[in-house]
Amino acid sequence: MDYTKYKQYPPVKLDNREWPSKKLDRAPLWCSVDLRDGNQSLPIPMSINEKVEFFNLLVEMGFKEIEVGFPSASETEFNFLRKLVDDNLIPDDVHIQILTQSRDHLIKRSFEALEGVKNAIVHFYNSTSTLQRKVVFKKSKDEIKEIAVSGAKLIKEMSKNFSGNIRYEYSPESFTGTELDYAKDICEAVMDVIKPTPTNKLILNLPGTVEMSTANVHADQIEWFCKNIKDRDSVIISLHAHNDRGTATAATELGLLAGADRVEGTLFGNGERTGNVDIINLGMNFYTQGIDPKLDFSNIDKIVEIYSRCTRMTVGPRHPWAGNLVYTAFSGSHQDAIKKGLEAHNNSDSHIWEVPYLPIDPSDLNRVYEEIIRINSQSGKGGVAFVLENSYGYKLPKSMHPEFSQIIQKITDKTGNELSPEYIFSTFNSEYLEVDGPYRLLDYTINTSSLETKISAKLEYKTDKIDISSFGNGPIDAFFNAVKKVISSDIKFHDYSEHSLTEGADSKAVAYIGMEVKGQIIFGVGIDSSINTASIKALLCALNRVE
Ligand SMILES: CC(=O)SCCNC(=O)CCNC(=O)[C@H](O)C(C)(C)COP(=O)(O)OP(=O)(O)OC[C@H]1O[C@@H](n2cnc3c(N)ncnc32)[C@H](O)[C@@H]1OP(=O)(O)O
Ligand SMILES: CC(C)C(=O)C(=O)O
Repeated sequence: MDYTKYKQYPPVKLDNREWPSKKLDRAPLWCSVDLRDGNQSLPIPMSINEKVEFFNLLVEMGFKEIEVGFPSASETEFNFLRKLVDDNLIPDDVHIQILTQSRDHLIKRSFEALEGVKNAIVHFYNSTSTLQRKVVFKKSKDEIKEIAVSGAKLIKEMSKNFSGNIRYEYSPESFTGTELDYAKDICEAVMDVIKPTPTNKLILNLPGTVEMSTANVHADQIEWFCKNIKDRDSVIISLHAHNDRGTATAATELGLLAGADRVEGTLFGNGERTGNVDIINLGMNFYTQGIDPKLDFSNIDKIVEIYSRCTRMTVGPRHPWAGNLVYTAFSGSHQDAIKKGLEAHNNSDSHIWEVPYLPIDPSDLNRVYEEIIRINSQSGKGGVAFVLENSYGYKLPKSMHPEFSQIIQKITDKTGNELSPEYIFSTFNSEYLEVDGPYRLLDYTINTSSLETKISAKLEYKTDKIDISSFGNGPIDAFFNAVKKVISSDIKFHDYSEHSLTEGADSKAVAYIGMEVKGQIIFGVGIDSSINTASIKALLCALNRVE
């Protein structure tokens, strides 16, 4: 790999840069470019119906500025905008943005497409980078500036006959490959034509058409531009990052710290090559800092579904905030910490979300808790217990966690597979609840006095019938003593817990009993509508498991 053929991106000379000590305190103005930059990069561009469905999704999510296409590029693009207008699909508070090159015939066609739009943003661009000036246009700086200026003049002229409200956006395309002072010069030349004011601002979009530097250099460029452009209060500085280096999110966040006001991007970062900046990623980053993102991501699975179907792209399972594995823990120590964190959160009065390994509450995105902990050979006892409790309501005592998780781990080690909650529960059932013999309870009676409890029970052992009885300080203690006396003197009582499994008149109790046999702890579980019977069944279950 010959790295010597690449040159390093130069730093920006910026004295007293301020962005490193700023903090983000509000969401930027958002503009979705899914239907244009996202669409133009798809192997199979969206059909008109798919674009309509996507447009409706963007509106539902709260976008107020939507770049709907490049209507002068093709009939499909043109007709899509016409459909939005003719079918009255554009809410009054949504601005429809279109893109055009700064070329006369394309500008004219764009205005035809915009006929009837109430609130329009006409976005025009030409490439200004040193490289494109040299190899694509073969024009001088002044000639390239003239492309922008003449486009601006035509747009200004044409808007005189436009019936709706109109705003303008200019992009010195390939800004990241353009000298800063030249980008400022060309933008100011456009401003001289458009004549923006603080109440009628021009959007100056500074695209990272190709991401070429580290995010801090990008931030320096934006801060320099914001500080040096004339009439700063008459322009909106917009960012449009691509993700060539995989740092579009960082570049945009630092660009906002550096003074930008607006962000163009796409859902899940669809777009040319490695994509545009991902607005879901950015918006959720705001949300998780306690800042209103001004976009609604709450139905994330629906957003993923519509996006994937319309674009034929996929959302990776590790995709920030949205992937289907991003709120899931397989590994034991993570599961243990999440389980404890959720318990602490549920028992706390604080509104603040603080759970280890879960930077947000997945239910905010309508993700269900059952998905958080999944079981494979990397999982630990806390995770297995979490699944049983969350999916089936069984609160295994902590002392029982190692026993059952070892049973599960043997299976995961052997199969190498993930185990579903259903499989874990059926293993729990067969290991404890369906244990039937060799000891079986046939009948029992309890007599309680103020001093002690007497229990008499009839058991079946294989084909034999056994009568046992004894005293204790309660029914469980009495039954245990009876078992010890008649069946096995080797056992010691270790652990007991119970809880109700269901609520209401037909509620059931579940009891867990651990007993020590020759230094080993063995658990049994019993269920019954009577807590005494559930406990006796649990003890017999443990005894049967010893056998
Ligand atoms: C970074 C971005 O994402 S920018 C958006 C890019 N999106 C798209 O291009 C999608 C839609 N584009 C298209 O359908 C077509 O490219 C069109 C309709 C815009 C133009 O079509 P055509 O003119 O037939 O083809 P093409 O794009 O190859 O034109 C290139 C010519 O336009 C010139 N050109 C390119 N951009 C501009 C501009 N902003 N202003 C003036 N001239 C330009 C080129 O120098 C070249 O000139 P040449 O023919 O003298 O060599
Ligand atoms: C037209 C511009 C904004 C663009 O898409 C880019 O530079 O990436």
